[in-house]
Amino acid sequence: MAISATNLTKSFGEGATRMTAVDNTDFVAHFGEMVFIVGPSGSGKTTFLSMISGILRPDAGTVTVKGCDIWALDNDQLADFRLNTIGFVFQDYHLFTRLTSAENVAIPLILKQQDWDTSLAAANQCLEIVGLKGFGKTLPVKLSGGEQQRVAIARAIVGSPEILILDEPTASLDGDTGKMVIAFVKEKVLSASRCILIVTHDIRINEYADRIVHMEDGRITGLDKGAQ
Ligand SMILES: Nc1ncnc2c1ncn2[C@@H]1O[C@H](COP(=O)(O)OP(=O)(O)OP(=O)(O)O)[C@@H](O)[C@H]1O
Repeated sequence: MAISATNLTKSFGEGATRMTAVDNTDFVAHFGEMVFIVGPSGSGKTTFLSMISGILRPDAGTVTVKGCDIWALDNDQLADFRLNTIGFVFQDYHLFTRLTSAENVAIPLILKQQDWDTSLAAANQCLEIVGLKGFGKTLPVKLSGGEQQRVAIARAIVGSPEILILDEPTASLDGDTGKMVIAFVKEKVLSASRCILIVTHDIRINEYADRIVHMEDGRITGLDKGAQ
């Protein structure tokens, strides 16, 4: 099992303004599957993923990733977990405009103290995996939206994370490009040793999900497609 969350709960605010963003929720994901998390704005999806990825400490409940209770780790161990196990792709790519595509992709390896040349070579290999061979020296602004998203995906996978999280990956892309990017992720990035979680409002890409999980008012309310 890749991820198991039990009784996960998180509230924000105090007194009368206190609200529960994630409410006593359980979740399981396996290696080899691509799971979509859908639900209305404010239903708790980002809060939920932040707790699963070791970014936001839950008020209650446990998150186990590859058998490790991540919220029992100390801060250094948790930082290592995030760097080595989780790859994150943001809606707006978050690429550095003054760095080349390969330099953007190399950043996680530089953070892991790998030397510059080795990191750039690995970055160029990842660009090849995402279909951008030869674009290493190109600045992101010279690329289309779909290509920039693929650079962001290359950066997320360069450290070989087993858990890949994409937050609204197609929101800034037109319909066809969005589908192409997700089809590509499913074919080339998903593997038996990797689990991919995608938050999306984009029903045009539903066909690529192995499983769709619905969130509403901080709770997982339903499962579509291959429900456990
Ligand atoms: N740091 C915070 N402080 C206070 N309230 C917060 C904080 N983060 C989230 N919330 C609240 O928790 C609820 C869930 O937010 P969350 O961002 O997890 O929802 P979401 O489903 O990801 O929404 P969206 O689809 O719009 O991104 C919302 O009501 C939000 O206002």
